[in-house]
Amino acid sequence: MTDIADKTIRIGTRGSKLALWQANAAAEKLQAVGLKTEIVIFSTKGDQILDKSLDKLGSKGVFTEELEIALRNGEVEIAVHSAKDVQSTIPEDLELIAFMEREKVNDVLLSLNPDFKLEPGSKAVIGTSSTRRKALLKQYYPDVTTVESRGNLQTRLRKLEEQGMDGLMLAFAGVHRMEYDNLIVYTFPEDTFVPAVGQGSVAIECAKSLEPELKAALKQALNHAETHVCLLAERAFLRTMEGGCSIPSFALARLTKEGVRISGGIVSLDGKKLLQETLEGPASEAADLGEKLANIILGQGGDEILRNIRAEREE
Ligand SMILES: NCc1[nH]cc(CCC(=O)O)c1CC(=O)O
Repeated sequence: MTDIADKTIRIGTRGSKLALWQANAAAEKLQAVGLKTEIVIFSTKGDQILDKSLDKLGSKGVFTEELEIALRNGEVEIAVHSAKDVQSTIPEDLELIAFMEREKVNDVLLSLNPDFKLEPGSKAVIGTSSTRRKALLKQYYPDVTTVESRGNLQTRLRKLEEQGMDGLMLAFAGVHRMEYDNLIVYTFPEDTFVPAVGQGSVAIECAKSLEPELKAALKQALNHAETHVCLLAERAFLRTMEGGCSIPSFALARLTKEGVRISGGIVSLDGKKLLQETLEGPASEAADLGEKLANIILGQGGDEILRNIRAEREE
């Protein structure tokens, strides 16, 4: 390598513990191939406004906008995001160059009571800020009450006791990275509680104008090919559904012997209507498969569920 090795890769990230963990994971991968790194912290709208639920903040890049501005201004070479937090369509002048190897994708239940069990018919009070988790809980555990819970994991855990909740429903990935595995009392199955698009993976974004040799070196060091194929399928699904993080849609792709399989759908906010389908196809057509799945779901009444959600939000 010529001058690339001498360059310091500035990594833009949010300042939360989870974000920093992810930025450090990227930095380590880059250092392993001999690149120098520097972590630069930015605060996003999603970090600053904690008293509103995410669906009221609007779905457009609440966790990414400030980082994207830094990419444009050349303040950082790459931005590191939870793949789940990245809008389905990113601005024209930016691109996602890598998806890092995915962590276990499931949602989990955390409780301060190690013996807590989520039984059928449970009247438990569970904290979550995700419309998907709330709606899926209503579908599979209609007697559970959900309570809004936002902020970083440390804050949420403090509020768990204060607000009389039995548990918190979160992504395993974040819980594991913050080393709270010991509080996990239940792992939700991925075929019923299908995760949000991108859950468990870390996305790397850069300006399209970044030097091609550097871009190639970054991609080589950071991208995980299998995860990338799966995320192409899931993100095409999300784009076609036109759902941001505030819409209770979900999709999970996995590589199979034949190619790629994606399972996904949408659930109404009250949990009563659940649409879910699974498709399989060649890995080279991952994005088409995701799009096809979304169109099937929209055609089965997913479009109506989306319209109802939007109408409810207008009120
Ligand atoms: N929207 C918040 C968010 N973004 C990424 C993660 C965890 C890591 C991941 O899902 O990849 C979380 C917390 C959660 O959903 O529990």
